Amino acid sequence: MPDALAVQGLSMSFSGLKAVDDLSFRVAQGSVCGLIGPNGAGKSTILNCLTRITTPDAGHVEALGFDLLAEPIHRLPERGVMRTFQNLELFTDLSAVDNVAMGCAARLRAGWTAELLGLPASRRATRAAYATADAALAELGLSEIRDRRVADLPFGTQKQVELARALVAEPRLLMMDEPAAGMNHTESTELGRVIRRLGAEHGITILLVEHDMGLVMSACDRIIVVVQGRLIAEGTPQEIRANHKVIEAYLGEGEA
Ligand SMILES: Nc1ncnc2c1ncn2[C@@H]1O[C@H](COP(=O)(O)OP(=O)(O)OP(=O)(O)O)[C@@H](O)[C@H]1O
Repeated sequence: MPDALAVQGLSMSFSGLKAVDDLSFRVAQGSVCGLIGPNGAGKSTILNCLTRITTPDAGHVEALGFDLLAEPIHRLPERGVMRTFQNLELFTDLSAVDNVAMGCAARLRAGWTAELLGLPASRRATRAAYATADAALAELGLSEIRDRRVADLPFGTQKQVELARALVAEPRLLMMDEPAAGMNHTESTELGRVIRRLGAEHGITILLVEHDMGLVMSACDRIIVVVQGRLIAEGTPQEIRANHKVIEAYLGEGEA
């Protein structure tokens, strides 16, 4: 499999503190790669660089065959690169299905004149967006909460709605920032199954930042471990579980 993501020499400092320090790694197409490390290791900064929220001090990133760091942030979704957030970015006063349908907006737009005038093309685009949103909600087992206001849903369910919204944009490379935070054990186990399916059945490449080790170990093909912005280990879940450097890094945190 070719690589969907190739990161070379990525570095980012904040007032002299090296949050990401000469980091290089690759993620094979259609695979699920975990990115783990203790608190403050640099995981969110890495995701921010890879989704163009932050511009790194140095490094080269090739994603899906293009130069990611040369691409403006607003073009990433149409290039197939999407992200879900640690703290949600949903419209909480709207229903679940409204939020998910919005994720299709860019893909199904009828053109602004048709939308402004409420022409049939615009109504068709809206219907198609809602049909796609319903299919995504069904895929994630969320049909029952379709019409519920997002603010009234438990946080774990809101995170699933956010995932559904990302999926309708048909990403080819999806970066997920702590998707299981706020989920109970049953929900995170189900999320693990969904993530595996996205890779295996839909061919989506996933970079997963997550503290829930059960989810990481069950969902990932490979895992990379960062400590103080540097890569300290890389391998399969079995290899990572047995890696002494990783055990030491986590024992220091009381997380292992
Ligand atoms: N905007 C910023 N300004 C200054 N320092 C920052 C900024 N963002 C991150 N840092 C620092 O960079 C380092 C890496 O932070 P980052 O949030 O990327 O770690 P993380 O691995 O995502 O942590 P967590 O698991 O707690 O979310 C930390 O020391 C943090 O304090």
